[in-house]
Amino acid sequence: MAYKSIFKPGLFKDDVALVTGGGTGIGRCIAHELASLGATVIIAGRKIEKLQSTAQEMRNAGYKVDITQLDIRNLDEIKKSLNYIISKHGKLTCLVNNAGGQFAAPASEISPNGWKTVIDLNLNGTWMMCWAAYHAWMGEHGGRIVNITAAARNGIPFMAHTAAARAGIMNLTKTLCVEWAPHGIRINSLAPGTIVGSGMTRYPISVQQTAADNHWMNPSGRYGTEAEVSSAVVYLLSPGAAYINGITVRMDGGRDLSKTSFQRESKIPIYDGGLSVETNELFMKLWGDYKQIGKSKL
Ligand SMILES: CCCCCCCCC/C=C/C(=O)SCCNC(=O)CCNC(=O)[C@H](O)C(C)(C)COP(=O)(O)OP(=O)(O)OC[C@H]1O[C@@H](n2cnc3c(N)ncnc32)[C@H](O)[C@@H]1OP(=O)(O)O
Ligand SMILES: NC(=O)C1=CN([C@@H]2O[C@H](COP(=O)(O)OP(=O)(O)OC[C@H]3O[C@@H](n4cnc5c(N)ncnc54)[C@H](OP(=O)(O)O)[C@@H]3O)[C@@H](O)[C@H]2O)C=CC1
Repeated sequence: MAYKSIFKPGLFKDDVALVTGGGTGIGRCIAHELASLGATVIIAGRKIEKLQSTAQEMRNAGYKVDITQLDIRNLDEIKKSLNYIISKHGKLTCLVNNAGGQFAAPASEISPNGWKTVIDLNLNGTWMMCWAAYHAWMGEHGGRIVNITAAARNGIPFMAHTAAARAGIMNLTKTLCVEWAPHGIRINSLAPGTIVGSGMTRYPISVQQTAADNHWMNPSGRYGTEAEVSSAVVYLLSPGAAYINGITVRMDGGRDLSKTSFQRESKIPIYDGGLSVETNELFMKLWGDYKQIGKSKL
């Protein structure tokens, strides 16, 4: 099934894009959208089965797709993947650093190794991907990078490690913008709030329940969709965003601004790109409610 992008067909026909964590969730959605707009998309992650299944789904839609297995915490694996992409596809014009994650725990209960694990994954992993992409292709030929972080401006209670790591990426984005603009590299970040999709289902049910129960604390009265994240990423990678450099786009429905916690209904229409979402009953209920409230025609 063709992705229902809001962007012009063929917009990325000359691009080769690498999406880390592209086998699932937000990354999968971005991969579908970029490929639907003509890009050759390479999806990367640790688990080959997830990559193969998403790649198959994309091939069925007639898209140009390839896979590469890597752990973004391992520089040798990153270099190997980038060498493969450039030798097979000739270039790397877009990089989406989407792979990441964390566990929920009070700060006092995060062990030193738990802290290091999350910093290694999110901050160091993103840094190594940028660094390696610069050396493999972009330093000489230019390119566009989007880092997916998380809405962490006011910290994230029970996720101190990831909030610190994501804040680090936001700052890194600024430095790399200044240092790498002369090389033709444009780099931005996008900080989602809670998004309904595969990522949320990875948490223990108590965490999911807390998140699901609190959706009304968002001024928009709902959580976001993977497609809503994807369309912003695609815009940032597009030629139309040529003068946007070094920023972090907050995409949380306004949650960051909310000082109140009163119940409200969502009146903001929903956009889902027509792509199925890997989620569970808990969040499907929200998704169903949103569609009804937003009167989505999709
Ligand atoms: C409530 C309000 C929010 C509600 C609000 C919710 C908003 C959420 C918004 C964000 C959503 C997303 O990002 S969704 C997408 C993300 N997907 C994920 O996060 C996937 C799930 N996470 C993971 O796979 C893991 O947590 C992650 C750390 C990233 C990677 O794991 P690894 O296998 O590499 O690491 P492990 O070897 O298992 O563990 C390394 C150390 O971390 C510790 N550790 C691991 N899990 C732990 C846990 N649950 N509690 C304590 N400590 C833990 C271990 O004990 C180890 O330390 P020692 O014992 O000391 O050695
Ligand atoms: N969903 C949400 O509400 C929010 C999500 N985010 C962030 O958005 C990004 C995508 O999350 P989402 O799609 O929701 O969740 P998913 O869990 O579906 O996606 C995470 C992806 O990252 C990959 N990944 C994890 N660790 C590594 C690693 N070490 N090396 C390579 N790939 C890795 C996973 O694949 P594999 O396991 O095969 O390696 C997986 O495909 C993450 O950075 C997440 O933290 C931010 C805010 C909110």
